[in-house]
Amino acid sequence: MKYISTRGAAPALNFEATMLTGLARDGGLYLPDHVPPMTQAEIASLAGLSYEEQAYVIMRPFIGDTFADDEFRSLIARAYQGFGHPARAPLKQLAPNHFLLELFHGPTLAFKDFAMQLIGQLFQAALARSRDRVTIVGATSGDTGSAAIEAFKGLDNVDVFILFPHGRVSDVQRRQMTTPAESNVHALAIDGDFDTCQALVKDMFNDFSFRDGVKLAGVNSINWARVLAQVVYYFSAAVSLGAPYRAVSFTVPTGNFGDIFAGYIARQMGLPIEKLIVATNQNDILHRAITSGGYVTDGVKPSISPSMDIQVSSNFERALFDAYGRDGAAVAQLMDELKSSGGFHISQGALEFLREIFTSGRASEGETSQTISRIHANTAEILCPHSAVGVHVAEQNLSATPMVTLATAHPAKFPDAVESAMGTRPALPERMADLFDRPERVTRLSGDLAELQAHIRGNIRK
Ligand SMILES: Cc1ncc(COP(=O)(O)O)c(C=O)c1O
Ligand SMILES: N[C@@H](CCOP(=O)(O)O)C(=O)O
Repeated sequence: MKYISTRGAAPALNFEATMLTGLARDGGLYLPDHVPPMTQAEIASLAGLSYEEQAYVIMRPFIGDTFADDEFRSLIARAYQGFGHPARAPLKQLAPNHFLLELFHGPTLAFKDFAMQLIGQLFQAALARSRDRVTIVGATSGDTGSAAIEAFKGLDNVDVFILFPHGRVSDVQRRQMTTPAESNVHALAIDGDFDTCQALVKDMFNDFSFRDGVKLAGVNSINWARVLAQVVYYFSAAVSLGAPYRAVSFTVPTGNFGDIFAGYIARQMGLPIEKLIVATNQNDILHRAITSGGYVTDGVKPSISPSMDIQVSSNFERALFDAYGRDGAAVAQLMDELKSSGGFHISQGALEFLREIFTSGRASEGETSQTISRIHANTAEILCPHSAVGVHVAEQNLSATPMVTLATAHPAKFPDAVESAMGTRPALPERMADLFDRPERVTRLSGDLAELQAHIRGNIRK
């Protein structure tokens, strides 16, 4: 299996190099050169397997010879052993044909743990073999950062720098990033929004002397391995609802388009997914793009679902690559337009391709709060604001096909929003009960690239 860049001008790589590289050297994102299909019988045989066994079967064809079979099985087992639910990703029923896929039982209480815990294991195994070291940089609107710090803290051959928008993540998210004491992890509060942080990360990758000098690696969903790990729970949910013999739709609270893109890959592998529904908050660039064809940024607006406060949605580039017939030059041109003029128009053919698979919807701040309170009153389930955006949009799209909404974070990560919606403050799990007593360690930076690079150079362990 080879991986190719969405901009068509970077060398094709194997799985290991793709994982350790992050962003392609032409600025694009890596994708497999073909998606290995699963037959109906293979999908049916997933029923009854543990989450870890399903993960092995689904991901194995993508990793080539990077890991031996037994090693890969044991890395998967280690990745998920710290999850607080035996099913890892349990399904709850909200209404007769509407299900909630709870993805927040990992160590940092968000869906990011599914991929980050696994790539933490995969990085360690690959680096132990090569005796190499890397500097991980990541941008976060709150959840990726805490998951990355949790997965990589304390490792000898990895330094981690996480950029988050100062004042725009919840207190729990910030403290998850700023309280770990391990000296290889660094939380950096940047003056700006998430898009500023993500642009800085991409600028560091595109500065080859810096990139090669510090051995940069990325763990945002620009990293293909992140997307791959997230494919698994689409299968686990669909199979438990009757796939491959019954189709399922998914509604996905969306920001950077990584999670829903994993659903797209599952569909390409043969999982019968009828529709993938993009649910956005008031930062609705993807909803506008899918409904009008215009992908136009208009500034990040802070919301009660802050992890989705994103306008430049990284992984949309991967969907565009397929929508434009895998024409890397066409994608590169769109991305240049985005950079120079803040937007682009999707061609009619590409839009039709996308609309075949994706529909979209948006939840206002009021609709998000009302959904938290109504779902709690009707079902006792407490939704985080991101999951509530998903449930609101899913409810506009219910049909005879079972609908699964992804619950992407635990409500206790966003206690203020949840309390103001339903009057009760959700409690953190016992193991995090002292989060607000732990000392914080954070560096505030202006968002200047040179200052940031100097800070990273000065803090990596030699
Ligand atoms: C809780 C939560 N929900 C939804 C999302 C959106 O996911 P994606 O960026 O993969 O679209 C994020 C951030 O990525 C998140 O942290
Ligand atoms: N919502 C994310 C934003 C970064 O997304 P990623 O999936 O590309 O890492 C976050 O919580 O940080």
